[in-house]
Amino acid sequence: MQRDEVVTIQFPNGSSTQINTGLFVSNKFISSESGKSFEVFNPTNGKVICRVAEASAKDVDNAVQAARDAFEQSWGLHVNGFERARLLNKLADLMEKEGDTLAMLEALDNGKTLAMAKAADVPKSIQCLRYYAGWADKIHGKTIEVNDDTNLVYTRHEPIGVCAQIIPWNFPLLMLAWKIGPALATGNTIVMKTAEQTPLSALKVCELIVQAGFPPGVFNIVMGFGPTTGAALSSHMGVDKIAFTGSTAVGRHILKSASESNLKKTQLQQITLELGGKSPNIIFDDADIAQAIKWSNFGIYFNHGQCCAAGSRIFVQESIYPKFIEEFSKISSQMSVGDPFHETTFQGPQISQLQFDRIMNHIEIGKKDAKLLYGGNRKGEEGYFIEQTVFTDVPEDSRIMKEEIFGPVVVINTFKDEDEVIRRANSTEYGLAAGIFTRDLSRAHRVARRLQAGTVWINHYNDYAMNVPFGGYKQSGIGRELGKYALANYTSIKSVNINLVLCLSEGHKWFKSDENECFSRSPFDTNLSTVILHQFSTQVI
Ligand SMILES: NC(=O)C1=CN([C@@H]2O[C@H](COP(=O)(O)OP(=O)(O)OC[C@H]3O[C@@H](n4cnc5c(N)ncnc54)[C@H](O)[C@@H]3O)[C@@H](O)[C@H]2O)C=CC1
Ligand code: BAL
Repeated sequence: MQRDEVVTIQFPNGSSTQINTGLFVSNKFISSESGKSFEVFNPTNGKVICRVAEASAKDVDNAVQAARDAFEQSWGLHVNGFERARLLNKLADLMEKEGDTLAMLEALDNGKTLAMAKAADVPKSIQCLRYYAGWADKIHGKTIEVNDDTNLVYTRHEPIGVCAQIIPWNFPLLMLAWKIGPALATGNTIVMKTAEQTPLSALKVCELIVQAGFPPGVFNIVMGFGPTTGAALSSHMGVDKIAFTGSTAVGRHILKSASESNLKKTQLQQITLELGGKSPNIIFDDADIAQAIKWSNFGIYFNHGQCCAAGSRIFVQESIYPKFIEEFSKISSQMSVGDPFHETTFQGPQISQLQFDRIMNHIEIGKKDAKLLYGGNRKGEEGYFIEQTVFTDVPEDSRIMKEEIFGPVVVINTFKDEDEVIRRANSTEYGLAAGIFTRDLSRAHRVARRLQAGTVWINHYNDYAMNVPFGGYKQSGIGRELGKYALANYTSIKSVNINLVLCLSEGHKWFKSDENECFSRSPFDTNLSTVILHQFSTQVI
């Protein structure tokens, strides 16, 4: 049933926009089969923004079928790379046109600052789509030399099929772009589940998908909660590939249910997971301290600490420690926490009451285990605001040292030498990212090589580029997103092996050689190989 439940979203700055709140299947907004919907909250004040349709397992079936039909009939092997590139570029252009609205939806729904959404989330999302549009007409295989006289072998990089993409709430638009860019460029179709906290910007993108001219069913969205909608999608027999970003606990669950459903295989890139982190950030005593403090602040507090790669464990070499923590706290106190629509705000609210409670619980643990240097409190009376919080003298076995907090909470400890800090930095179940601050380039490379992390930033932090792969070692994930590497996650390799042993009959008629000749391969005239190849596509041999 078509759902024309269009709501007007009013922004605090006086602007407004309309969005359709239905599930998005086959280029149409529809109601859920049960008619159920759920509330979406504004984290700045905890009030309801609107309701959106909630997908049941049956709705997920419907969306997967739409994606399957599109894959087999109008996308997949039916649309060439030039056309896929054109459509992705068109979508990027439309997102640029709607950039201000998308940024306001992110700020309202997620609580990130409007300034940051405009400066990072929206332009990086657009850049990501353009980057993958550039790849769409360059997806091709190789020829492999086996025996030029008798065999021609080539590979094809084919789309995998229907991809389930489950995204989190910390970068709603950007995670959508990271996922759909490589999937669509390589010819896959998508059923995406947005995070229950932040569905709004994706709904706006659905409108643009239609305007861009993507065939129905290529991109579909089901909204809902993890244990119901998410579980139905990740265990669906009609899904060929899963890409997930979120917690390590849910990632582990998805890995299990995906392999138990239709044997999706990690080695064939059919499951990619981008999970949690507890990333070390190491400041050596020869670093440019002012720069190290600036970037380390951004390393932990960017996006209110709600970054999987957040530099949440800072290690500072002993001789510069007093100066570092003094300056670090001073800067923390100057970064304003408040209304995300206010232009000077650096940090808005945390995403939800649940996340707020989880973070405050960690802060209480920290107050018992370590020394609270700065912050540690709720900010304001309403919404989910938390002060930037710094702990020092933190025992290695404290929960705030080991667990991902996903909030504006950092631990800062000292270290003596390189070997010691590398050992402590690697002493975690995670391996997503790491930072190194030093002026000694030899040391920078040496330490980068020994750190167990998928990304190492040297003399900066949280600096992303769409052509640079991102993903985790250890329990931080499987596979890589972004860059050329992500294309491999969305393609299956097919080897096409042609027996060129053919014989020329009198009158230039082609026929299959008899078995003996085939095996002996003696009658083959090598000069004819290109002619044979040319004819191969139209001859039955
Ligand atoms: N790697 C990252 O970027 C992120 C990491 N996290 C981590 O996860 C913690 C908890 O945040 P949550 O929002 O509760 O994360 P989560 O892992 O529960 O949610 C992420 C996505 O997975 C879906 N999901 C949840 N359970 C599912 C299931 N059984 N099957 C399929 N999909 C499911 C959710 O609906 C959402 O779309 C955070 O404190 C943080 O440590 C959260 C968000 C993003
Ligand atoms: N999950 C993508 C980037 C980040 O959270 O740091």
